[in-house]
Amino acid sequence: MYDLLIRGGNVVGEEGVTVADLGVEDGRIVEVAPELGGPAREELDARGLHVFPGVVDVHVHFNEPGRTDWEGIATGSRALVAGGGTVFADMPLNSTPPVLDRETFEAKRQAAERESYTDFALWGGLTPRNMDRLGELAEAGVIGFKAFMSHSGLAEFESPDDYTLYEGMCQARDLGRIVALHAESDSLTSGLAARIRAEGGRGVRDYLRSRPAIAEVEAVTRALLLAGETGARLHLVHLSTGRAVALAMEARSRGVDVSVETCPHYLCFTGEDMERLGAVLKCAPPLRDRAEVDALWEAVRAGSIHTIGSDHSPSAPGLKERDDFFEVWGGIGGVQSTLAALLTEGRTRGVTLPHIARLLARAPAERFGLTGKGTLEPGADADLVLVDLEAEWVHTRGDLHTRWKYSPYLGRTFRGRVRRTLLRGQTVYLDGTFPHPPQGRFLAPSPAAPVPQEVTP
Ligand SMILES: NC(=O)N[C@H]1NC(=O)NC1=O
Ligand SMILES: [Zn+2]
Repeated sequence: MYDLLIRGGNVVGEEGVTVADLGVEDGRIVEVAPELGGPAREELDARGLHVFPGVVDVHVHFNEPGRTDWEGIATGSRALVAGGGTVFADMPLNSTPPVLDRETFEAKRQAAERESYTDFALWGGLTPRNMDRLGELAEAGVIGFKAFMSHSGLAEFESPDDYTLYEGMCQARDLGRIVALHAESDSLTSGLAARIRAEGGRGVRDYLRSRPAIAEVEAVTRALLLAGETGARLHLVHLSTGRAVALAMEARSRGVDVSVETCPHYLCFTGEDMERLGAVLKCAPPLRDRAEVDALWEAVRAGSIHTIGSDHSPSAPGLKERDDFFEVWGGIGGVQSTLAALLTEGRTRGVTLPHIARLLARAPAERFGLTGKGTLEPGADADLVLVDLEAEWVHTRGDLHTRWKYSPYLGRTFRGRVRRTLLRGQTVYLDGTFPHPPQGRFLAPSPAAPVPQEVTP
């Protein structure tokens, strides 16, 4: 007998969308087929709704422990389930202390086991100060190591120089873990910022000029060379330019094990929007122009972008209120809107529903070895989201479940609304409510995480 039967939804599978029932037992999907026979302890009518795999957001900064006045795991993961997410992977920085060794890893893991509404994985840091701790972090179960090639914005999370990054990649390779890089050249961005500031530049345009596309392209080139040389597996986070994506694809064709992430804000906003909306849209790398946004969408359609993560990285509102735009905290509040943004913009840009599910769920789960996540195939955890695809709605402050109620998407009309999110078969979000207390589990990566397959658009 099934514990749960989800009846008649439009199931978004790998190849296409089919009307089917899903049978769930012990928190797992056991069968997907039209008109499954009962009995079931509980039935859910999903007719007219679309069933997606729960969003696997492997790029969030929930900032706990230490900076829960910026976000926190309870609020961040509530916002995630409200947006259709069932798994997050938290970045090692913005929490204090950052995750740089076993002890700091365990502190974050324990906090998340208490408070998370979703299952979760954790990133460790790769910085000059913890090069002798990467082994213990791998043993503890990080999905990979995050490093910055530019200043991270936080003194306690330093960037490695090329030599340190090279050594770190060698270690990560031997430990079987991926290196995730924020790829912007520190030399170019800090040099340009210093000159522009010396000339009195303090505005949004000045900030944009201090982080040009070449800063990303140069760093990506270097990162790909180092990954190729060391044989490390590389994940380029939040790429913002078509040129950088093309370089990654070229390296991939030569056998470099690289995957590419972009974020919804690089697909939905431009530098002009940053000028118009200000601090709420400040991020690094910065937003680009319309042609670059088009190039990123083209890369998405072509399958050159493998995963989409939110890079949710809010701060307390005070840090967003500075006259000098260089001093404003850089980070977008977006953990709740990834699926809605992709369903809205992606569909108008010709991205299919299975492709959206791949970018947001399957590919990140596969790439990071999160077995049983990101798919609706039998055997997988029953992590899924029921979406009313035709519902048009304006995103307002009242929708937000994050610690602070700001997001660059407020006022935007979305098409496609999350009605219900299930984690391991249990409804964790239902039309604005959270029926169960936090029950998130820690996910260790499986050792044999495959390279994501090419996406055929
Ligand atoms: N420290 C931190 O979260 N930085 C993030 N914010 C942002 O805009 N880009 C980042 O890498
Ligand atoms: Zn980030």
